[in-house]
Amino acid sequence: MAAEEADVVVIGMGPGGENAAGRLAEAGLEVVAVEARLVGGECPYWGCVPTKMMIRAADLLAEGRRIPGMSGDSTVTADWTQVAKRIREEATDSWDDRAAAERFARTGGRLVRGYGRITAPGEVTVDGRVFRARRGIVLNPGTEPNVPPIDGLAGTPFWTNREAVEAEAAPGSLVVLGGGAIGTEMAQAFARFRTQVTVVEARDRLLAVEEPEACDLLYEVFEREGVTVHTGTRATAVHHDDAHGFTVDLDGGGQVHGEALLVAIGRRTRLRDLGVGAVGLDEDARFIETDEWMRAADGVWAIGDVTGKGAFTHVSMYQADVAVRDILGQGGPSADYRAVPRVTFTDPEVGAVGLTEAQARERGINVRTGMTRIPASSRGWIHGRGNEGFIKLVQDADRGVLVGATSAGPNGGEVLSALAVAVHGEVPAERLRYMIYAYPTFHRAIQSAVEDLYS
Ligand SMILES: Cc1cc2nc3c(=O)[nH]c(=O)nc-3n(C[C@H](O)[C@H](O)[C@H](O)COP(=O)(O)OP(=O)(O)OC[C@H]3O[C@@H](n4cnc5c(N)ncnc54)[C@H](O)[C@@H]3O)c2cc1C
Ligand SMILES: NC(=O)c1ccc[n+]([C@@H]2O[C@H](COP(=O)([O-])OP(=O)(O)OC[C@H]3O[C@@H](n4cnc5c(N)ncnc54)[C@H](O)[C@@H]3O)[C@@H](O)[C@H]2O)c1
Repeated sequence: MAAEEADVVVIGMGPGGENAAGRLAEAGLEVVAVEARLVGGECPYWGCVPTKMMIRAADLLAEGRRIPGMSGDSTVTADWTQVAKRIREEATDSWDDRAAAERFARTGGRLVRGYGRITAPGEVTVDGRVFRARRGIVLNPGTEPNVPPIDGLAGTPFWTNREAVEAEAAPGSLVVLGGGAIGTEMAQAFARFRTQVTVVEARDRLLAVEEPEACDLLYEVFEREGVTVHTGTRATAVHHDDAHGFTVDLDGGGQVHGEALLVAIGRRTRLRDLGVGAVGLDEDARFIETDEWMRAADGVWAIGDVTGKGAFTHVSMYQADVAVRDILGQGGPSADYRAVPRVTFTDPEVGAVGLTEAQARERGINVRTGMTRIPASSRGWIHGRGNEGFIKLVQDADRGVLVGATSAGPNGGEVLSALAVAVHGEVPAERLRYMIYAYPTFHRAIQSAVEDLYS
């Protein structure tokens, strides 16, 4: 079969790939986009969007339960079927990507369904069809749930994020393996729907990549809400039968039980299947290394989770923009990861940007920290129930600028925006100290944290 020609072949239509493919096509390039599952990737169908619908629903329940002592009485009845319906009908169109595929077709690009593999420099093969890319290949293959080789796990009806998002009912009980972003968000959401949740986390903290204060805060909230947390332990074996559900053996002894089991211990890439060896890249690596223009090899760009720069939709979109500008020769700034924001949408939300205190110290920065508690702020005190949180600043004391910050609390992810600007723009902390913060906002607590830097 003769090879089909295009200017650019995009493999993987996650948020970054979809954005890049559409923009390149709109710029007049001939674009072939290859997608094995759904156009849009993990985020709209099994990631950000449906999980935030779960969290919004769960947070409403929690707010309802906070009414007593604040504004009257409340009886809250949880009903997961409404969450499932909203996810099915509003978020995912029953996991149908027709609207996204049509949106892409309107840009003039050509969608090819199937699994793409690089078979030679500038060549991609999809189910026997060969595509020649005149200008280059953009890789946006994303990641898949990492399922560990735990004794007894394979073949059981365990959940990854995908089955959890597709759940039509909240289980009576749930064991969550992994206390990272997915584990904490889902644990709390299901617990608020009256699921008995047990989290098993291998490291000694929840959300271990973030500030320890955030972990302590979540731990306290989880305990209060009835979520059982086991840290510093792993599953050694899984037993399942239809009558009793899952029993998980933990190393060091002990067992935990759940009607359902969610595996959320991180993600994996499949570089060998993608055939990156054909362009000289390491097929056994975990991520694809790129330069600051997202170039991975001659005529190959890589964007999104596969680059290992933060598995977030906003990073994927940001990198897509850098790659598109490079491919079109438009110039502008190259990729800069000093101020990567991330928000874990637990309640309290944990927002963070740039370096944690520990990361800054590891880099030999002369660190000064500032801290304030949200309940001690005017707005936090007014807010009352559900006001837990803090703002922590990490300053490079020699340069007088923030290199990192954490904002945990009600709307912690929104409060983070000011701190992201400060880190990204290297705003001198002295200027943050003497600016005006609206009263009584949550973000006004930033001023107290800045004051604490100098106390
Ligand atoms: C439960 C969950 C919640 C999340 N919540 C958030 C959040 O709140 N905020 C946030 O910023 N991020 C969140 N994320 C992360 C976010 O979903 C990803 O960072 C985001 O989807 C970007 O990934 P990506 O662009 O690398 O590609 P992906 O979204 O992973 O898409 C890659 C696409 O490529 C396709 N593909 C792979 N290989 C091939 C191939 N060889 N040929 C053809 N097609 C291929 C796949 O089918 C897939 O559709 C969440 C993730 C999960 C799992
Ligand atoms: N709000 C958000 O932006 C959001 C939400 C969900 C997911 N995500 C993205 O998706 C990615 C994947 O999420 P995730 O939660 O799967 O990964 P993660 O890396 O955030 O957390 C995985 C956790 O599992 C633990 N772990 C590893 N092996 C284990 C084992 N055998 N037993 C018990 N615990 C084990 C790790 O120590 C870690 O804390 C995240 O890195 C994040 O970038 C983002």
